[in-house]
Amino acid sequence: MSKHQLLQHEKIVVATKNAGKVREFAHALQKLGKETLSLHDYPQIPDIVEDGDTFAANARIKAKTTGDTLGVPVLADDSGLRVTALNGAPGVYSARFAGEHASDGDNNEKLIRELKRLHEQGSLPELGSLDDGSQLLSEAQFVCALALYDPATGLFIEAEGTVDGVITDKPHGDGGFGYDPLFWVPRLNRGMAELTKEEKQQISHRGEALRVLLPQLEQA
Ligand SMILES: O=c1nc[nH]c2c1ncn2[C@H]1C[C@H](O)[C@@H](COP(=O)(O)OP(=O)(O)OP(=O)(O)O)O1
Ligand SMILES: [Mg+2]
Repeated sequence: MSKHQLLQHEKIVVATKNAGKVREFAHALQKLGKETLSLHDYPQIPDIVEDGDTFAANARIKAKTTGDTLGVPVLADDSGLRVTALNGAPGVYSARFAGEHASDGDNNEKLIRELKRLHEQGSLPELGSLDDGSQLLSEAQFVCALALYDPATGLFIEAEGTVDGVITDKPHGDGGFGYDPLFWVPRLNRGMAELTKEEKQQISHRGEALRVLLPQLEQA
């Protein structure tokens, strides 16, 4: 058995335009001595339509579109938030929750608004509050699907990771990206956006997916 083609490259292409994801991949892959490139380095690649029904399907779409265009192995991440009180929404629509070109701030505002509305209607269980008085609005889970695609063989290697938390009505911390400021991690009694890159990697959905994926490349 030999190593996967990806590991023959000094620079690893991650098919994302999300700067927060790029920082996290760069942090993780640097430990393997690899430099991380992203779609910011390849502006010629057209916008990728993420029309899969699952995180895994979308990760495969991003990896294949980019890998077939560049002719090198490509890693892709599709991820998002499943909120229990919203029956798993926004899920694969997490990036577009507040609209097609929504910012993280827009999405976070909408999430708090929707959950507060359901609480005011009395249709959700009371989950209590934190020491600083902020309310716990709903249990939630981050999910990350990774797909690695090699255009030379047409083969995919895939992995998934999750992390459980609770959505709060006020932000905690200014690290991370996306929904991190609203994602409380009960296990650590801290907010996801209060963690360092290294701490987030140790517990996050993306960190877990990478820990499942990377060993598979040693004997692919
Ligand atoms: O660790 C995370 N911490 C906080 N929020 C997160 C995380 N991971 C995903 N998320 C949120 C951000 C975005 O609202 C959606 C991902 O959407 P997703 O389509 O996979 O990424 P994206 O559109 O930002 O970039 P791209 O598709 O180019 O990779 O879930
Ligand atoms: Mg996207």
